[in-house]
Amino acid sequence: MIGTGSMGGMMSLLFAEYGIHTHYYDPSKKNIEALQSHAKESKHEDKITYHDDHKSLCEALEDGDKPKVFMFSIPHGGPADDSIDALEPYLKPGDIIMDASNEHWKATERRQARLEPKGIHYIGMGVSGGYQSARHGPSISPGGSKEALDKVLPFLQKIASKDKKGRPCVAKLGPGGCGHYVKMIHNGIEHGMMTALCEAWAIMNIGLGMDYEEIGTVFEKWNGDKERPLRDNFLIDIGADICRTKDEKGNYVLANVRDKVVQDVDNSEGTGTWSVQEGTRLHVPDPTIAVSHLFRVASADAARRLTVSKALNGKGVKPARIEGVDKDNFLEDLYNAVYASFLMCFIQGLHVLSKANEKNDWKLDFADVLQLWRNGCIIQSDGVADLLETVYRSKEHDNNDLLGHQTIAGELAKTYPSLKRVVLKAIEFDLHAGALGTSLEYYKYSGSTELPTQFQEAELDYFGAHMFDLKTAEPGKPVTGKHHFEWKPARGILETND
Ligand SMILES: NC(=O)C1=CN([C@@H]2O[C@H](COP(=O)(O)OP(=O)(O)OC[C@H]3O[C@@H](n4cnc5c(N)ncnc54)[C@H](OP(=O)(O)O)[C@@H]3O)[C@@H](O)[C@H]2O)C=CC1
Ligand SMILES: O=C(CO)[C@H](O)[C@H](O)COP(=O)(O)O
Repeated sequence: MIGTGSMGGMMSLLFAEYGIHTHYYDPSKKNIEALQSHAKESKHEDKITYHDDHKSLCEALEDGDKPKVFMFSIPHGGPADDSIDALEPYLKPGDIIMDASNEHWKATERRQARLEPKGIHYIGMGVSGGYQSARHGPSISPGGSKEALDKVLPFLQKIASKDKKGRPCVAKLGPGGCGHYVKMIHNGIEHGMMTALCEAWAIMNIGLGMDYEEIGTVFEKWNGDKERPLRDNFLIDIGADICRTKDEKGNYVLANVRDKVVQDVDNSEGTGTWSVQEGTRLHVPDPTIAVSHLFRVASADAARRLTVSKALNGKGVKPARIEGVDKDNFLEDLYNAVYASFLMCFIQGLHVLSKANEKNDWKLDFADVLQLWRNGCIIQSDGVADLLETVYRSKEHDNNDLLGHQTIAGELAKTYPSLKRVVLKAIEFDLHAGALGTSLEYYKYSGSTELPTQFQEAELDYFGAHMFDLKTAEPGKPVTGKHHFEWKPARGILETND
């Protein structure tokens, strides 16, 4: 194991529990001590061995013709290149590196191109679920050469989380960087879901005046109701815990948490940023994910927000108590709004993945992708996954247009009135509803046959001769239109003076 922080440390303990001896390297004294102490507590000291350099680590792994197997769990970017540089003198054909960090898929493919000609396998392998799952069994998204994936699959199936039917949350996804791509999409969906959920939390807390305990009870009910679509949802489940947890002085821990999400801005995580970039690069609308990401980015600089607030003499917009609703009915609407928004986060992320899949010819099996997200990961949401699995298994589905599938269209049509009522009230009472509101717009425009972009297209043609299609023709493909209207001929300076 290279890197034994929150994730690598816990996975090393997990491996030890399965009887696998882990040799590790990490530069952090604090993390080395933490792992040794955990190993001692859990009586796995004999299965977890520290090495202070890569040479000693590799020598310990050398066993005749058998391949050496490495796992990285380090920050994205330079550390993996540095680690490969340090390991390379001791690597031989057949050795395997599984990069279990969150990493940009292109960096993974660059490393594969560097190592594979030398016979060294490099698997880009996102793991999810945070350190609790790392200790208990994470969800795993491996991508790389077939030969490499075949070799590691039995090991990964052993250590992965298992779904309710006992099936491992891992699959051989495909070649190249597709494993890290799938994990990146998981995290993009995660951004969207977490923002929609924190909006719902504030709508209950500020908008409905509910205390933390009461909100915890609502989340518990949402997660626990096995007949409804938000059943077995990891973020809602931990949300109930978060609402109720008190510190040693009896104060709610949540009450003291400042409203700053910084890990995108300090670059310790890249997956959210990359998800938004990928949606834009591939021209796939993923607006709930993008807006959620930008909301987090805006939240990070609390000092700047304070400056703006001061400039308004503290009289800026402030979320207020919602009036004129029946609480139980509104909570039912909120349930539906969160469900609709979660479903749209999945759809948006899966659409980006589908486009990347086509462009890179990865031949992903989308039912496999859903299987990885069945347990041990942050976006686990069994009701949503059940619905999407039905869609993917149906003959008539289009991976690029899940919204056009009858089943999904039906679900979103059912929940739209609730989503609209929640967003309307949120706007009326100055509550935050960026993710919920964007999901509403996404639904509205994705199925509309009369968008105001008609006017935009005319303006583009007016000033740029960008051409347009005629309404009388079939909608056609998204390619340059065939018509230009000479709205206003270009004239020279002398002509204009005349
Ligand atoms: N935390 C989470 O919930 C999840 C994290 N991930 C991903 O897993 C990876 C690890 O995350 P996490 O465990 O949280 O991070 P941590 O910061 O807790 O641990 C990373 C460890 O890697 C060490 N490290 C840094 N550079 C090198 C290097 N060149 N060689 C060896 N070790 C190095 C760090 O040392 P030092 O502190 O001295 O820099 C640290 O001990 C990241 O890519 C993260 O995105 C994936 C899923 C969930
Ligand atoms: O990868 C993860 C979970 O799967 C990590 O917990 C990651 O830090 C989550 O971050 P983000 O919300 O920025 O994607």
